[in-house]
Amino acid sequence: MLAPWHSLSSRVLDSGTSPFETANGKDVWSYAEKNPGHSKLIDEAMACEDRVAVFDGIKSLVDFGGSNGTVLAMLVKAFPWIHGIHFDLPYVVAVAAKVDGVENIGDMFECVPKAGAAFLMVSNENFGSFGSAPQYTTKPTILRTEAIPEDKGERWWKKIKREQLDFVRLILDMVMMAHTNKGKERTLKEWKYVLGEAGFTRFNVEPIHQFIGNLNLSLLEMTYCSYIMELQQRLCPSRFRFGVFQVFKERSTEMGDIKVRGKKEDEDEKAEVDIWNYVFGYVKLAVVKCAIELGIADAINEHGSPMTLSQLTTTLKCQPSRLYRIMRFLVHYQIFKEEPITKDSIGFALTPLSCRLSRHGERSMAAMILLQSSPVTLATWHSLSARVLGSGNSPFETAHGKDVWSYAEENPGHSKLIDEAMACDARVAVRATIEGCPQVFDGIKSLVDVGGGNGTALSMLVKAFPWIHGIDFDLPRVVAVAPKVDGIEYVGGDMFECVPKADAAFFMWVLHDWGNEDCIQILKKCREAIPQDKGKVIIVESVLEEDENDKLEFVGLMLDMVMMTYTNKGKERTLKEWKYVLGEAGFTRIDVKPIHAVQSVIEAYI
Ligand SMILES: C[S@@+](CC[C@H](N)C(=O)[O-])C[C@H]1O[C@@H](n2cnc3c(N)ncnc32)[C@H](O)[C@@H]1O
Repeated sequence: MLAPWHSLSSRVLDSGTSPFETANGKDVWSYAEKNPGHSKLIDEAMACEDRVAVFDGIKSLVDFGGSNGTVLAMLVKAFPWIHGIHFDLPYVVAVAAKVDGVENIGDMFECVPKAGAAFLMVSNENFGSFGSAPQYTTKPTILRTEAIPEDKGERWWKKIKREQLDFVRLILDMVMMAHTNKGKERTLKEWKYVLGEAGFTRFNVEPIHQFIGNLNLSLLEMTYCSYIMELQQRLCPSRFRFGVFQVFKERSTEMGDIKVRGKKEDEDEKAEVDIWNYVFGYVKLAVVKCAIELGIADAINEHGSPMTLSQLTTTLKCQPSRLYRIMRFLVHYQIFKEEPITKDSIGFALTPLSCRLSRHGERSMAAMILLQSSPVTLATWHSLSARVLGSGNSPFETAHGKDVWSYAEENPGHSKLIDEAMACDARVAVRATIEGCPQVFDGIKSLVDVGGGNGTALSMLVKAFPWIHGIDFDLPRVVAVAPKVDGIEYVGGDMFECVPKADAAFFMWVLHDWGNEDCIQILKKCREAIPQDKGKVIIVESVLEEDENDKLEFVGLMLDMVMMTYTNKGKERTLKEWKYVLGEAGFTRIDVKPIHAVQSVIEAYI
């Protein structure tokens, strides 16, 4: 499911097939047909979703795209007078659990079984507009998550931002763009269009305003028809009636059973919302990567003022409706903002966050995002649990057959991506170091940056402290391509064997790549390289568990997971762990200074 996201920007540029097809050679349903394991995963995932919604009040019910039949099984159990017809593609229906009271048949593009009502949940968004397709002209449709109040024109999302689950709808829209050919989440205007084209001229939508919100959960459990689309008059002689109501956990049918809200309910309610952040955790990363690849922030920056959708579409040569959906998503997350351009037009403007998506500039984090979202990096995460079980190599080696540095040596493109990503962080962390504790560099005439990458950190340091002679020390292939800067000497070598001599050794985001024994060996080489009386090492790395109020503490914890996945024995360290490795390497005195960055500055003296 991650592979399609790499071609989201191509999709917005309208070059090629859907991202899912680009990644997997066929559309999602054909792929599922040929891959029963994936088909089962889809069915089970849909079943999780199914458990929170139930349909009631009808004698016979056809469930369109009913997946593995979880909904119908729940319905016929809860309402035994319902005769259920489970309707899906033949290969899905073939492996669906057989349930008393449910008939299994399928392919909604061919024919639709007759029933007293039709139920369609999380299914229509998979397909494009019905258009004039004759097979849809008499089909009833019920939709659960998609209704959006209309009054509101194109920027409806602003009006409903308060609803806690709005973000899920917007995320699902991105999932539809990546995983289906023409699927999308729809505004009411768009629903009116497809329903109208299919022959439904009158309908009413009642959104679930308190899908999760402030209502008591039990009350929600009992609320009938919190969301209704009435299409019945127009649908067919048997007068379809549609209702969907939400059921959370234990269902209750007695009106008197309204519980007093407690901590557990609050936590449960929060969990109902929060879980979606994990279900679709990768979507934000994928959309932001898409925005970088398209150069949205760069285009607005070059334009010098907010740009309308049509200006952006022309400049970036994108498919307009897809770019619109991407921008809708990014505005929702306040990555871009809307600003009036004239009395009648609105444009997209930069925010501090989108400035960081620009490929240029002091604050750019674009390369870091491109590294973390690259196929090479993402592939490593699939074996994290195996790593925790202690079975096998590091996830990076499992995915790519060699450790990260050997892989980078053979893949200059990935090596460049690592160097550029590190430079993003260096610009932030070194600025924070220079501003937060300049005294650390007092009296230092020469400084060796061990594992200095492309020299970004060192070039900032020698600029801020021009009396320092800098030595950028890294693997030979890395220093060979580093841009050369006055005042810096470039030395290729292996820090496990020898470190160039200097008054002080500087490390930034190097020691966390290595296990304790390796760190001790590297630090011993540094001890040999610096003056024994007043020499020191300066380490710019995370110190975990020092300040629970630190807003960036979570980054340290995430980096620790990155280290577990990306390296053999690397880890982020607590102060106790830093004291241990430094002590074992012969450094007896250490001083830690927090800075405005993920890292702290650790000074260690012999
Ligand atoms: C995570 S990067 C940090 C780069 C830089 N310090 C920064 O923060 O921008 C780790 C660096 O260690 C370098 N490195 C890995 N093994 C090395 C070795 N044996 N000797 C010297 N440098 C090494 C890598 O090439 C890479 O540039």
